[in-house]
Amino acid sequence: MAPSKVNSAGDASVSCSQPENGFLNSLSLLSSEKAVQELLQQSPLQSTDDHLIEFSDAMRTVAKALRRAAEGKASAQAEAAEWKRKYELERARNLHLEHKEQSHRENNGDEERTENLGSPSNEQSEHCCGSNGICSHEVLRDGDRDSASKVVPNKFARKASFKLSWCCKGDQSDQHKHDIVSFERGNITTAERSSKQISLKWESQPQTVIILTKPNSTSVRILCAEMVRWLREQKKLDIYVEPRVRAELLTESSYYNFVHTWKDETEIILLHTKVDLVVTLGGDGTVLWAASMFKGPVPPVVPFSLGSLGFMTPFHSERYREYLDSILKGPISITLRHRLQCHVIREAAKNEYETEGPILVLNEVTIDRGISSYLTNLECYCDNSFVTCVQGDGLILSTTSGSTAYSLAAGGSMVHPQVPGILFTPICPHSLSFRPLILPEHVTLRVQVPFNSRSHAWASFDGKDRKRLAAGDALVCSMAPWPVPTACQVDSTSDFLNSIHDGLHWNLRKTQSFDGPRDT
Ligand SMILES: NC(=O)c1ccc[n+]([C@@H]2O[C@H](COP(=O)([O-])OP(=O)(O)OC[C@H]3O[C@@H](n4cnc5c(N)ncnc54)[C@H](O)[C@@H]3O)[C@@H](O)[C@H]2O)c1
Ligand SMILES: Nc1ncnc2c1ncn2[C@@H]1O[C@H](COP(=O)(O)OP(=O)(O)OP(=O)(O)O)[C@@H](O)[C@H]1O
Repeated sequence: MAPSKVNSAGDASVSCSQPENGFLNSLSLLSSEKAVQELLQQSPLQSTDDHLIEFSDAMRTVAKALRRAAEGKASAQAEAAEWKRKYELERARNLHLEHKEQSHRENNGDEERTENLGSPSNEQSEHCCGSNGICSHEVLRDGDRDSASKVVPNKFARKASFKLSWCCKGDQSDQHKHDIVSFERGNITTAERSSKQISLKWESQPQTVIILTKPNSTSVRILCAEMVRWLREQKKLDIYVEPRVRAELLTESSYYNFVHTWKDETEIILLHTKVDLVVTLGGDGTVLWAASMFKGPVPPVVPFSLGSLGFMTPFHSERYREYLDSILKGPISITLRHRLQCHVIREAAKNEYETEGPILVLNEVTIDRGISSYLTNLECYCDNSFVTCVQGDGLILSTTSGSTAYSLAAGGSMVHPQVPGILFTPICPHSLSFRPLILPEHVTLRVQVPFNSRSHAWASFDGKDRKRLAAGDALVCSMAPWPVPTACQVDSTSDFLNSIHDGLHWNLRKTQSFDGPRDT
């Protein structure tokens, strides 16, 4: 504030100014009044400052308490998510054992069980898989369809079983992945590498294939019809396609009557219990689409490239016979592409842990500002620790498979898909020091829209299914127990490097000529 005028005796100018004429007199009166007013204003402002300081101290204490409460909540939710994951895994294991026991009894001619085989298959597979669709390789099938496409009462059948083995430096061992670190006699040694090439060997012949295709593409439609015919006639396989594709095939010819499809969500949930192999015809979007159809375990996926980029589609469609021939014989090198499991937790339903079903993503979940013109303000927690507040366009939580998609465009690193981790990549952060992070696979992340946020945020899953997150809503995200096994054309590493070279032209630069200055 401007200092008020005072005379040498320290009095305000109002008391000592000598009037020389009426004009001057009124001017000095005016300035004196102003000075008095300024003086009057001074003391209340000082006390307002004190109040503001006090108030901001109180706010800081409240903010600390809120953060502690939010951390507690994040920790409880992370723990709940982890317990749920363990429960689901345990349940899957028990169902597997239960089913193994049943089929063992079957093989030993258990009369009671043999009688039960006459009961409807759906009931049995539902019992076996539960509503979340977790099941072992040995399943009860719907049975064949007759020529009128009616389901004939079931026979007991087995889905093709296979074994996975982890190879290292050309060696292949049948052992399953076990301790990564040994600490015999107090010496800590890394006994196993976490990301080896995985090989899949069929133990029985695959019998059922599902073909998923990109819509509205003539070349895809032609190839699909040709592939269906070849797989049926040459490989004697059962084939499933989407209802749309079955209708397209039948318009072409009634020959395709043998092709199976499904009617509703419940049948889609049970697909993994029937299908040995998934073939995709399209680009990366079709692989994402295929993954999204399987909310639990996913059969091995063979992605044929009929798109323009095709980062995850290493198989050339022109040579499909040769590739499928060798894949059906096995062994196949596969990449286990991890998925993220996301839960949206609504503030409005805060007393229930799970307000909406989990969503599995193969690439990423993005939380952004949508159409709002305000900065997003997202509070992020990792397990029970506060990570940061994202102020910018948004945040990408990506798998390593998704590292070459949106996360890459937002400045994230490219990561080999076998590396276990979760990428934490901000989108246009309004800060100079916000670098992307890569977090370990075991963490649970929680992104919360604070109560004082100026706008809503929007979550999208592999670029689809936008969900609005209002103030107080949160998104909890952790690694899902069901990866997407994709067949490799060569092996995991070669396919990844080929994709970044051919698809993204990574580090393409003209080689410097040899003629020029040299070190002497
Ligand atoms: N700015 C961006 O780069 C941006 C913006 C939005 C979405 N996306 C990506 O698009 C994906 C959805 O794909 P879509 O095909 O359904 O949509 P789309 O048709 O918009 O295609 C997106 C592009 O991303 C490529 N792509 C997808 N997954 C990839 C991966 N794992 N590695 C390298 N490239 C990949 C696709 O080949 C395609 O060219 C989202 O998961 C997201 O990652 C990227
Ligand atoms: N079977 C399907 N049913 C419905 N939508 C699908 C299906 N397969 C793919 N899509 C969608 O179609 C879009 C395009 O598919 P895709 O990315 O495979 O083709 P593309 O754009 O030619 O590929 P790329 O960009 O990799 O060259 C994606 O958004 C994907 O989600």
